[in-house]
Amino acid sequence: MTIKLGVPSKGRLMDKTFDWFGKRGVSLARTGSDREYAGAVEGVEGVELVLLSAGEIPRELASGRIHLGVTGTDLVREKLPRWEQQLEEVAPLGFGQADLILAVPSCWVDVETLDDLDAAASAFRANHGFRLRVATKYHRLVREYLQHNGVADYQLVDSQGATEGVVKNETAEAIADITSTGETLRANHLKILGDGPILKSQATLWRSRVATYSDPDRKVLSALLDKLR
Ligand SMILES: Nc1ncnc2c1ncn2[C@@H]1O[C@H](COP(=O)(O)OP(=O)(O)OP(=O)(O)O)[C@@H](O)[C@H]1O
Ligand SMILES: O=P(O)(O)OC[C@H]1O[C@H](OP(=O)(O)OP(=O)(O)O)[C@H](O)[C@@H]1O
Repeated sequence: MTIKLGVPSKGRLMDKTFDWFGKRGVSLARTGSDREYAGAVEGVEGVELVLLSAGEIPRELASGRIHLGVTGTDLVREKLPRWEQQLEEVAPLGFGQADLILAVPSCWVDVETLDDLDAAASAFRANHGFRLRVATKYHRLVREYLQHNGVADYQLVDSQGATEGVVKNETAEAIADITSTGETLRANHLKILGDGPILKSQATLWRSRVATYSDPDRKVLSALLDKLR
């Protein structure tokens, strides 16, 4: 038996995860060709590297197909409504910091807060005959946040990438997405509503509470976590 460790298969999250483990004496590497999703672990026995999409890691942990996984807090909270029952947070990794925010066109001078958005949404519906559209891939988190803050006159529009572009493309009036430097928002003439972020996220190491652990697995896990902590 082995402990399965799920790590993002590409991009900045993969590179920084490899660095973070490497600094703690556990070397993770992609093997095979550039396009092959195969990996190797050195520095600890009995651990298998599974390369996955960052967005799939929460569900793989929740189903117990992997024992450990690295992904953002945002993706865990979005995909797993009862995440605390299914996952244990082992360690925040200190990278991949980003805020989930709501943004509107910079030219909406009267809209700076959620209250303003609520008023603008009512006016929008009266003027246009349909609800103001908020584009996002974080459906659950945004719906909960807006409900909690009493904003009801809106509709969510799904956007799985390049979300800041939807306002220019006239498929939505507002967006909810992750930002770190704010450059993408500025470049697309959007401004963040001033009530603080919906959620602050960072890359985190998680352990599945529902995966099966044999006695040898428990030994491997404890040796690995000793190195990492
Ligand atoms: N600009 C950013 N700065 C820091 N972290 C970010 C940034 N954009 C996204 N992230 C974080 O990286 C993680 C992965 O993001 P995302 O879901 O966009 O993955 P992806 O690279 O599109 O991968 P995949 O589509 O394979 O799931 C998320 O936890 C997210 O918060
Ligand atoms: O605040 P910034 O530093 O400009 O970063 C924000 C951007 O980073 C992420 O996109 P990513 O590059 O992952 O691409 P995506 O739009 O395809 O998700 C996010 O969705 C924003 O678009």
